[in-house]
Amino acid sequence: MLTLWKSRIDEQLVNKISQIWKTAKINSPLNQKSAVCISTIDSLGFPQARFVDLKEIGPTGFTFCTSYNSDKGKHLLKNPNVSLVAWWDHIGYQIRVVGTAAPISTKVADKYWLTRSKEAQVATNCFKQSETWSSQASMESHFSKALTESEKSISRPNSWGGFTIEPHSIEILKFKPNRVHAREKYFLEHQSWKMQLLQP
Ligand SMILES: Cc1cc2nc3c(=O)[nH]c(=O)nc-3n(C[C@H](O)[C@H](O)[C@H](O)COP(=O)(O)O)c2cc1C
Repeated sequence: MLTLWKSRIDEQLVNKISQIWKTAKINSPLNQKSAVCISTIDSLGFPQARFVDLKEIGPTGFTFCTSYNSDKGKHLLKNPNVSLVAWWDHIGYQIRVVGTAAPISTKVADKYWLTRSKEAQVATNCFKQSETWSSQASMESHFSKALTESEKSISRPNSWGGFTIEPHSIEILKFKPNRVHAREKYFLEHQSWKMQLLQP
């Protein structure tokens, strides 16, 4: 019970970040409006960064979806330490999160699977994310064939799901043109969230 409580983000902080994210999406000039960069640690101890679609910000953390057999999936199942960063240029906010990733439940994975386009579902099923392939052209034809032959309803493979990043610290930076950026760092101390202002 205590562990569950400890891992929940302060409600006001969730609301603050959710509000920033909502504003960022409304005015976004980007095609992929929810893209955030996550870094995992590979087997040699190097950070590996790539973009994913942020699905949700809630009291337990920041959720994204992926294949558990991808490089990032394997990294996180072995070492759950992870960071996330977002930069929303048009509103001047950077969000940085450091935490641990926990796989989402199959029920939640099913919910997100149903929101995916048919193409995304077919691509997940006909490829093994992060594994090698011989040529782009044969990859395209393999995909076209799989799409043509696909059933109307495609069920979620067990290897596809997602992770919720449970934060240990969160920094909200409001960019200032004079470089006196407003940096609020939130962190867990004695089971409650504290905030410190950092120099720019
Ligand atoms: C804007 C954007 C959004 C992406 N969203 C996702 C995503 O939500 N999930 C995912 O698995 N890959 C996503 N990708 C692809 C990843 O960046 C990455 O190439 C892929 O997941 C394989 O990474 P890995 O080999 O490190 O596991 C996205 C790429 C871009 C450019």
